[in-house]
Amino acid sequence: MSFDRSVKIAPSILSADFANFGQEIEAVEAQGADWIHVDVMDGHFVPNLTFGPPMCAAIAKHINTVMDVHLMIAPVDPYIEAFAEAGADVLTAHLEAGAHTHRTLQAIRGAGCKAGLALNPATGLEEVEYLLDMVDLICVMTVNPGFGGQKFIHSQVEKVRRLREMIGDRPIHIEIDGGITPETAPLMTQAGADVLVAGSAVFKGGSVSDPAPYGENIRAIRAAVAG
Ligand SMILES: O=C(CO)[C@@H](O)[C@H](O)COP(=O)(O)O
Ligand SMILES: [Fe+2]
Repeated sequence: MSFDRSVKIAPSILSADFANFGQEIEAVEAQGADWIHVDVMDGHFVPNLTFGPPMCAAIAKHINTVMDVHLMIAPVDPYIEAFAEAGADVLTAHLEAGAHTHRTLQAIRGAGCKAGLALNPATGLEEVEYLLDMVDLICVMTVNPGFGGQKFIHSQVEKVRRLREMIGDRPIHIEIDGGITPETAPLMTQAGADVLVAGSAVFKGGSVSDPAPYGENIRAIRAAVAG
């Protein structure tokens, strides 16, 4: 996985048909997705449950782009190896999930994945400063994690702008996650984000038997940020 700062759209399969992940992923990739975003929730760190490493391993067989795994779990460290073996390309842990984030990021890289660090909307950037040499991606949550289809939190635009300044020339992706639509996406790419996670805005109106709306939705986001 080589680094580039062009805008990438990463549909979140949280908004896909859970009984049809394989076909959903193939459909959304055929319709222009750059990465596939996989939300793992434990019912403890966040008030919702999704799935674990076996489901990720099954999903990985259908991903031909980048498997971007967002871990909303605490603790994280005991599961890193299993998610790496399941095929994650990017493995993102939350700063808020434990006291030893530096160790967690080391372990993710040690397992052969790109290391991602996610920040809840209420979390500031101070603690990121000493982790910049340990991360390949920083995910700024633009909703409180746990559910798809929530409203974008505008205060995070300024956070992304400051983060972009802090990162400078380092090869670190800025990902944004939650409430991304053709209206909110340009605010974030202008502030410096390059990976746009979008669940409901990509999957709305389509299905595996009628995937054309996925393409229209992806193109609408791309067109909105192109200017
Ligand atoms: O991590 C999360 C939610 O916790 C996200 O990845 C959501 O799945 C994004 O969904 P939309 O807000 O785009 O519907
Ligand atoms: Fe996510």
